[in-house]
Amino acid sequence: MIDLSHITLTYPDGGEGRLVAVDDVDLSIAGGETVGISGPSGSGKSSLLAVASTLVLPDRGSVRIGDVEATTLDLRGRARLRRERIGIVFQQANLLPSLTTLEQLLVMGELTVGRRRRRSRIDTRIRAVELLEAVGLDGHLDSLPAELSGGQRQRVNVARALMNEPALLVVDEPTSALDRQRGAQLVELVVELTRQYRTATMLVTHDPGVMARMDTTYWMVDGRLAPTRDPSGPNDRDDHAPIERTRTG
Ligand SMILES: Nc1ncnc2c1ncn2[C@@H]1O[C@H](COP(=O)(O)OP(=O)(O)OP(=O)(O)O)[C@@H](O)[C@H]1O
Repeated sequence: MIDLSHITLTYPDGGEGRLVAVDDVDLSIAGGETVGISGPSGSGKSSLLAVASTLVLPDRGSVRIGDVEATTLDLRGRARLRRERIGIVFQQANLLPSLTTLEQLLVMGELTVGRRRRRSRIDTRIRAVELLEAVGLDGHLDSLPAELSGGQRQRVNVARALMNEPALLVVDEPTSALDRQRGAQLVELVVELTRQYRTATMLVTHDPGVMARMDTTYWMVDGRLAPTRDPSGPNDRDDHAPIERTRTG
């Protein structure tokens, strides 16, 4: 469970003033729920992700991850919270080139002091193998990143993000480097794993097809977040006559 309340984030605007990147945003995500956020470039989506993942402190507002209020923690406390409760998947997999698929996950396990204290090496290994099975990479445990396709690398990325049993999974444009089919497979995987591991999943995308797979969708404009039932845009078309779509060709 994650709860963002009245989040405002500003940056210096290069002059005397401040640019409001996130403007009084409220957002709650339950364990097992996927939330998609879309909107025009520069509307504040990445800034909101940065606040939710505690990489950036908001000017105002509250960020609750599980039962922890992140805005009261110092830099070290937030780093620890991220290690223990937050999984982050960026556009690029950023795997360590000299480590095998299995080792990418074991390293994460080693870093985690964890709510349950440090897991035994055996438990860490079991979880890593289990996750790699879940993402369909159990046949590639000993492969190096260079030996994997882009889609496979992104699946290692997702498995690695889940290594620490995160309460929150933050996913930024996961399909932008993948072709349509691999992108769709990756999103299905994120949806499945969200249910299986009961993470609160927050995903930013420009792709209406990806938005359509999310449980709840929001549209962001000028730092403000509005719920939408139409994954391709801000208009809630339920209030209007259904749009006839004609297929040609
Ligand atoms: N570090 C920063 N310093 C100053 N301004 C910033 C900084 N990061 C972002 N901004 C500005 O804040 C606003 C929101 O940016 P943000 O990157 O959050 O938007 P976005 O919706 O994620 O865009 P995109 O879809 O292109 O990734 C933009 O006007 C951007 O120029």
